Amino acid sequence: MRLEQVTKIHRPKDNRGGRPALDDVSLTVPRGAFLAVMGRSGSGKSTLLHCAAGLDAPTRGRVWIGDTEIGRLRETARTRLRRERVGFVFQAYNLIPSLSVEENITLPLRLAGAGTSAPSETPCDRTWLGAVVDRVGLGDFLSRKPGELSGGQQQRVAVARALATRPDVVFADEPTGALDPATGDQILSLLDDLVRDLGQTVVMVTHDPSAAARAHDVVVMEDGRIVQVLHSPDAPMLTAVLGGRAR
Ligand SMILES: Nc1ncnc2c1ncn2[C@@H]1O[C@H](COP(=O)(O)OP(=O)(O)OP(=O)(O)O)[C@@H](O)[C@H]1O
Repeated sequence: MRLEQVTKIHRPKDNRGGRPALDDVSLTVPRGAFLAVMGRSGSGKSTLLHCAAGLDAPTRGRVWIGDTEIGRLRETARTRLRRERVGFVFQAYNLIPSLSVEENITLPLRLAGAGTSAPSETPCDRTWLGAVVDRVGLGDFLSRKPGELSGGQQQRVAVARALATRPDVVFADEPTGALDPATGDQILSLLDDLVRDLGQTVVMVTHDPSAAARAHDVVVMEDGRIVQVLHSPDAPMLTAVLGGRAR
């Protein structure tokens, strides 16, 4: 995943102060990387994630998922790219309560096939899906409904759903924000396993230094810019960096 000189101005007419939400940001996230994005509220983390995932169009600059430049795609192709090559995990799980765990996990595969003549579920998808379900430890829960699961289990379902299409990159927006520290830690270990064992690429927005410390690299944002990149930082180092920048 790559951003090249990306600027995002949400409301140009309101923006007389000339303060874009993203200001000329360039970032390359190699395949198999686990990157955390930190920064104060309003620093541009969500805007970066939305532009990188093709949910929002940059005002200027270019974005690639794998070898595909998102800005060159028409809307239908962009929607398809989002469904098939990008996975999302949100703080609030966003599962569909009336569907079983298995149906929630496989929903992206059914959506990916929707509107096309070629059925998208292949034997390979099934093998991958089996590996994902094993990895997230949901084998015994497949027929349950999300409301019958704990928060941590629901977030595991969300992680499995994000991986269903074997996406190029998984974007996680505060994935541990609604969980107690121990359960959050299990989700972070799961993300770490997926990166290490399955070669997934994960980009995670978080406010929590101990969550960010589980990533391999951390970018720190301020006023729409990346102001620092840290390699394998620990939580105290991140707390000190963010505390220093807040002063
Ligand atoms: N849809 C929008 N319309 C107008 N302004 C927006 C929109 N989304 C974000 N902004 C503005 O862009 C700036 C960056 O916001 P963004 O949500 O990316 O920050 P953030 O770092 O993710 O914040 P938080 O940690 O609070 O979620 C802020 O000044 C915000 O008010």
